[in-house]
Amino acid sequence: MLNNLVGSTVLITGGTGSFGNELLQLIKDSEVKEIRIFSRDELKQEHMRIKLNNPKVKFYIGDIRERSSVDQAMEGVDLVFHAAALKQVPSCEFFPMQAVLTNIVGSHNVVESAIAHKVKSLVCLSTDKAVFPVNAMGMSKGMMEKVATAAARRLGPGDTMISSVRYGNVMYSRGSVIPLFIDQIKQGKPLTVTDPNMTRFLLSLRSAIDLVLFAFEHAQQGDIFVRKAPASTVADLAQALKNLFKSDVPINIIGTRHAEKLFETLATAGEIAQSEDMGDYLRVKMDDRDLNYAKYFTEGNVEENLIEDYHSHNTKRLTVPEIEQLLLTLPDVQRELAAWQSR
Ligand SMILES: O=c1ccn([C@@H]2O[C@H](COP(=O)(O)OP(=O)(O)O[C@H]3O[C@H](CO)[C@H](O)[C@H](O)[C@H]3O)[C@@H](O)[C@H]2O)c(=O)[nH]1
Repeated sequence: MLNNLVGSTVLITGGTGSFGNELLQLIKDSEVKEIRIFSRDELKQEHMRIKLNNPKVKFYIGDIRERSSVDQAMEGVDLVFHAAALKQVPSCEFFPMQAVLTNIVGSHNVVESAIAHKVKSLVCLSTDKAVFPVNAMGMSKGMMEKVATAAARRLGPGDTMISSVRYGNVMYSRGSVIPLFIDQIKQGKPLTVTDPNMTRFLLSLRSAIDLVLFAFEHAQQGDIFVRKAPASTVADLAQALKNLFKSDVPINIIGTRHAEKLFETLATAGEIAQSEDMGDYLRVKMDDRDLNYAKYFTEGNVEENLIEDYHSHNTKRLTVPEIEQLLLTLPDVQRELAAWQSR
């Protein structure tokens, strides 16, 4: 996969986040020509610059909301991974217009700038929360996908290849439930489970990166790539962590939080009907019908009626031992466990 990067200049928007850092680790020693990290936070950039000490990696301060700062970083770029976003559900709930400005207007700036600068390929990072969204974060990411697809629809051969990727919860990501439960176990506190039956797709950060690289390699205009993944209930996840840490802390049911769903959907029946199964991945082809409304109303898709959405309640459900195995593959969990065992 990395062969496709030989001699290329790569731009990662939101490059100082966990996704950017992990992608950078993977590609920095490839034959890539230059990697540009674009973000708002000068302190995070400074830390990365010192830690990496790699002349191939260049840093750009800017905000995707401001087109001119994006344009400056886009000059001479071959490939863009668009990871900059507001992705915390609660903050987007309270400041929805901020989600509009970053996730929708900002993404539009990235898309238009990439096209104007004749970038070869742009991959936009989305989330399962963008499908049947109930919160402002998911709604704005869903709109980002629409903005990307609408641009793709008007492009032709030789233009920027625009695609999006969707994945579920990244295990051990900052502020998420796994590090929270581990902290609670370490402090001997009860585990705060919202709804024991709530399910989430689980995947590692590395699998998310593989998906993005897969999209870059296989994308046709306007595609949305979905990474298939197993899921677990929150109760089973809590139990698996208790088992690994040999803890007997109780479980408190605290109830569903603001704007969250019982399960998440990665692909709708309609999308599955126009998708290609690529093993671990699903390629949802662009809906290229034109603005001919008669067609929408007189020509439906009967196949769609027979298909189910792909969601975290009907994907492979991990058992508690399987969750333990998956958790043990994560370097962060290995580290936490080693520290806990040697205390
Ligand atoms: O104290 C808690 C916290 C969470 N959960 C449950 O654990 C699951 C995962 O929760 P996370 O907070 O780890 O993940 P979310 O699915 O809620 O969404 C997370 O991932 C999103 C990105 O997709 C956003 O970054 C969001 O802010 C972040 O919380 C959910 O069923 C949630 O209800 C608990 O049971 N107890």
